[in-house]
Amino acid sequence: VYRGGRLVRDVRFPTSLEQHGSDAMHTDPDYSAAYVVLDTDSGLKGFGLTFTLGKGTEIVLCAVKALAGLVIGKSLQEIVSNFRGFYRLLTSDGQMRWLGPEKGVIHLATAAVLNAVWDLWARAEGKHDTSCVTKTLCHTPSVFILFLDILVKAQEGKKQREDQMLKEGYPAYTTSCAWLGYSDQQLKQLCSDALKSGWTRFKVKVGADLEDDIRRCRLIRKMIGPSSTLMIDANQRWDVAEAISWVSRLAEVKPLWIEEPTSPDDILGHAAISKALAPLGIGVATGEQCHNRVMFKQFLQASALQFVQIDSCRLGSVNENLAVLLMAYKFQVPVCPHAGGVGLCELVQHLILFDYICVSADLRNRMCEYVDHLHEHFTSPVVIQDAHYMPPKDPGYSCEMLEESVNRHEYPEGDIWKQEIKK
Ligand SMILES: C[C@H](O)[C@@H](O)CC(=O)C(=O)O
Ligand SMILES: [Mg+2]
Repeated sequence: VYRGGRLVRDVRFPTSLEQHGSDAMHTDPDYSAAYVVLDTDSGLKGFGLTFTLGKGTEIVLCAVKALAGLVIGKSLQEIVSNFRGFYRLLTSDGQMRWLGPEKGVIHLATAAVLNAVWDLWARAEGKHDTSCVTKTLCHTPSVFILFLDILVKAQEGKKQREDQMLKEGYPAYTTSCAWLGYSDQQLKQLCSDALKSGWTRFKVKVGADLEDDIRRCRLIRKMIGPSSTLMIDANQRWDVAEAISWVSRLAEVKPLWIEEPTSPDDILGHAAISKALAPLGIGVATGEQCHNRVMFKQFLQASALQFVQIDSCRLGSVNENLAVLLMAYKFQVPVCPHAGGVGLCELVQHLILFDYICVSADLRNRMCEYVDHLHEHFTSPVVIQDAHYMPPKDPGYSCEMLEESVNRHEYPEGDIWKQEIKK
């Protein structure tokens, strides 16, 4: 890896203008990415990103630049032959670990860099019929020597599951119908379009106003009927007691889960909410802002969640997500990844396909989030068929963006932002 073109760019999309992505805590999100390109002297490039919102991207960029010295000058072979050591190098730097360790902005930056390394590795592999990250994971078991027992067990039926995924894809749910800032009219229209396209699982944003939530959830439940699945997401809006009473009022619409009911750091709070809502048949889901594997371990140990929501950029890339997938398997808790944003669907599809094919071998109560925004900016966007993620076919980690999109959306000099700033 060498210092070639621009290592990291601030790419922002003005999604807040139309309230895409809005929730009870993030009322004006501009979906953004710290977009990393690793150049190598073989000519091969690795593309990675981490998802952020608007202004926050500036800080992540600084952190990526600070980490750059740890990757530049290394060969890919040097990195992947001791990937554990390289992960530790990035996360344990004597001066930078004070910012984390393994949490917050420095960890988002670690994810951006490591996502690019995984992309580069998969592209360089090319020894299978395709060389995407899913394939690299499924065909390189020695990477997971510590968990060999789980992976060996899952060898049985692996080929059938791989074929099944190629044919049917991995089940998905949609969040794009019911962002908090959407009008009822929009909600109805999007929901009716989604039903026509085969969607049967829907997530609704809640948490700002109880009467509003009751009205919106009833409306959606009426449209999707009793047999479709409904989830609700409060994005950390409540304290523990409020979460229990608010969600109890929404129990009539039969949500499968309440997502991020309270502070993402409050493990025992989540445990109390889980316990209180269990008799109503409502589980607790969380993870999109869970700092690291240590937090996930405690959530699992404390029975504080019933659905694990890994995030391809919040944790330290594939490396740390694998640890969480394996722990979730040990605890027999289903994984339903967080996706959406910009590029998260593209990235996380690799992880959840690996989970099904090589770890959990189970689809019960499992689905991957899908959000229908910004895929047109990627060279290999996700393919959704009949509400399922179809396995990626192109090399790499699916997060290379179109050069034109990056140029137009780069902040603040891209055309899109020049126009916005003039307004
Ligand atoms: C700010 C983001 O859009 C957030 O609301 C996403 C989220 O919580 C989800 O997709 O789940
Ligand atoms: Mg959420």
